[in-house]
Amino acid sequence: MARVLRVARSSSLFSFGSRSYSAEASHVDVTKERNVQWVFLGCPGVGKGTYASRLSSLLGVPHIATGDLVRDALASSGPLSQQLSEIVNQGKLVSDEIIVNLLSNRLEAGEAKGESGFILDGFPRTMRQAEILGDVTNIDLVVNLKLPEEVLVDKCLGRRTCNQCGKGFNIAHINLKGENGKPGISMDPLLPPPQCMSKLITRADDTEEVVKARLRIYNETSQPLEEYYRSKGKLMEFDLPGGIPESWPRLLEALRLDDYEEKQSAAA
Ligand SMILES: Nc1ncnc2c1ncn2[C@@H]1O[C@H](COP(=O)(O)OP(=O)(O)O)[C@@H](O)[C@H]1O
Repeated sequence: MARVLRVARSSSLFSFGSRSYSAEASHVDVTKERNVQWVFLGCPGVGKGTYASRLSSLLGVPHIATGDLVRDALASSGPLSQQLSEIVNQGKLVSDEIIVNLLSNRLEAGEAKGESGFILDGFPRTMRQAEILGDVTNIDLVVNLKLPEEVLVDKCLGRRTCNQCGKGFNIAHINLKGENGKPGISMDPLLPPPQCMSKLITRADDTEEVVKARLRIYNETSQPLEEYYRSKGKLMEFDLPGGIPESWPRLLEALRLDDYEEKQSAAA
């Protein structure tokens, strides 16, 4: 990207430097100039980060999770952290201007390292953010991951992170019975190795009350994005059939990447 997303505070104009390219919206048909520019949508706890990071490794494209950018800002105990902490711990959304600035700084750092393309996880979350992004660059594909809401709460409550290596795990054992013709969903826990066991932490916003607030806010503010991208022919809905072992191969198939992964692993 030639330049980066930059918030001009006074007029809230955004200039996003990128030579925009046309690229197939439905699969990885990357033009020679850049890698894919994808967005992952989905409720809190659905697994955006899990699958976005796997695709990031497979495609050699940076996985940019705005939730992580927010947590980094929180941890830096800079001027923003107090303000952010109150917002995040109530499950509310950070302001568009703050999140756009955090994203802009991340893109600038990536550009300096020669990064090309991105998989955005957690951005956009509002129509304003989607309009900003759409005004300045091409989004090739929007993957909308879906799970039944009752599974999401249990997944968020079971989410753990190793305080030392930063890896994510989940101690919940999900077993949702099928009903009304809908298949059941079962997910085994994603347990940590022994060396992480004693270092597991839970996110402050992964309490039942805050998770429900985040889900409500997602449905109110982020769900309209599904229609916004559907109307542009960019949306790919994906109902997760279960945990990673069942879902990952099916997601690759839906993205027409199943043979790509075979070729990559054969070449490795
Ligand atoms: N694009 C965004 N716009 C506004 N706030 C955001 C955005 N992305 C992340 N946040 C803030 O960071 C918090 C954590 O985000 P994330 O890790 O993506 O959580 P979730 O599991 O809810 O998707 C959100 O609850 C919100 O407060």
